[in-house]
Amino acid sequence: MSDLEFVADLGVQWLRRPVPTTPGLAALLAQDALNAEEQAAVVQAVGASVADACATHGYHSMDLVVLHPATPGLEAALQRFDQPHTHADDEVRYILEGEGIFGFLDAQGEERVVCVRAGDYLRVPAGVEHRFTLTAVRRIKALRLFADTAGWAAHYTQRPVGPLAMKA
Ligand SMILES: CSCCC(=O)/C(O)=C/O
Ligand SMILES: [Fe+2]
Ligand code: NI
Repeated sequence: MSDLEFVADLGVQWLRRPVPTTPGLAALLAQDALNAEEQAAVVQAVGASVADACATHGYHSMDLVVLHPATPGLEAALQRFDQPHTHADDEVRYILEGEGIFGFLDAQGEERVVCVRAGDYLRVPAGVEHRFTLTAVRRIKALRLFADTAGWAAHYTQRPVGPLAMKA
């Protein structure tokens, strides 16, 4: 079974959505850090392009996750992300810049590891076990969509796993 089939069997939706070419957006996405005003401008520029998903799944909150080498607490954040966990709400990530690695695990603990990059849109249904880390590029910007912020807390499965990395 291919990684794509494995991930689809878990119910994970993985679509290609080209990042909008809104004037000024590329320059903002090329920055390492974004202040609150700049993050709001990115959400404003991209939000309309995911209106279909919001309408279908009832997502009515969105924000940006911005990770780069100088992000304060980056290593601590990655240590939280790279442990297998689930959420009570869908985890929806629209990758706008940079890249990352997701590991998706089935009920038997088999894991498939995939790389995501700008233009990838992923919807990880509530309850699907996963983990995340950055590639050697060490940066990602992703739009997060959610129905209910409380549903986004990570529930760790304590499943024993090795380091999360793309297979050589
Ligand atoms: C690609 S966004 C950073 C990772 C994240 O938000 C998460 O929940 C990973 O499981
Ligand atoms: Fe997660
Ligand atoms: Ni609601």
